[in-house]
Amino acid sequence: MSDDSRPSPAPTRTAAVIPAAGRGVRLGPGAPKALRTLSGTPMLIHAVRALAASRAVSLVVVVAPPDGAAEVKSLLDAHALPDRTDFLVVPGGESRQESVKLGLDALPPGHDIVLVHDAARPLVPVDTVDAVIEAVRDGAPAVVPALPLADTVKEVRPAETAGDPEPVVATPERARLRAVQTPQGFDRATLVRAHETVTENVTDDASMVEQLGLTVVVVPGHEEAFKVTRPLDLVLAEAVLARRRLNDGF
Ligand SMILES: Nc1ccn([C@@H]2O[C@H](COP(=O)(O)OP(=O)(O)OP(=O)(O)O)[C@@H](O)[C@H]2O)c(=O)n1
Ligand SMILES: C[C@](O)(CO)[C@H](O)COP(=O)(O)O
Repeated sequence: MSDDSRPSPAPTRTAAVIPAAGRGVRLGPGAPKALRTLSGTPMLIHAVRALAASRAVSLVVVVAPPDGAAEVKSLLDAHALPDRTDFLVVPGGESRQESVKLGLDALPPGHDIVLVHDAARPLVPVDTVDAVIEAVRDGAPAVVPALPLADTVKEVRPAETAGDPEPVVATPERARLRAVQTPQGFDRATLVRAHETVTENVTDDASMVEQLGLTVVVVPGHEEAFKVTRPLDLVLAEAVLARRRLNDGF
């Protein structure tokens, strides 16, 4: 068979899993965090729009609070979202890790790249999403967007009695540390294997791939991809949205 007659490879399709099943305990009392509003729109809808803004993303799987799947479906129906993107909603689990696994299990065949993106990072710019996808397309099994740290970080020995001072045991070299964001991007088979293999609780998906012995690569993150975790983060998110409205001229 000559080179010209070889069938061209199937285009790589990208799906995004958005874990949105957390309570948001650190944000304080109220509705589940992903359903709280920023400038009148639920945080989850901002996050879904941010991922669907990438033309590469053809499917978004939202992992809803366990008893909130119907509410999330109604929210997706009620808000304008790109026609080119399909949406699925599945109920989540007890931990972020379990919720991501439930989202992965719901992915239909045909998507070779999977992004995992916190609903709690509603303002990630599309350029960051695209940079992650591009690095996976270029062959990395796992990609994380990350930023250098502004603070010096200390490793401590946790106090034996709550309230006691914690002794510092080390000061890691800051220049080698990065604060990791989402979306994290994966070759799908790698992410599935990581979730099947790693059983202890971890705080991000890329660390599961590290445990498989594979290399995770970093692309530049973005300040606006910060995670809404504590009440002050809501103030920052509103300020970012206000600045965007000003820049867009309305
Ligand atoms: N059982 C869980 C816990 C968390 N998440 C999601 O994982 C993301 C990152 O988690 P985090 O910011 O820690 O959210 P919460 O767990 O809601 O926050 P907290 O720890 O303050 O309760 C969020 O989009 C959250 O909805 C999830 O899908 N399922
Ligand atoms: C995945 C993550 O957003 C990367 O920074 C983070 O680890 C989530 O941690 P959380 O404890 O669930 O907020």
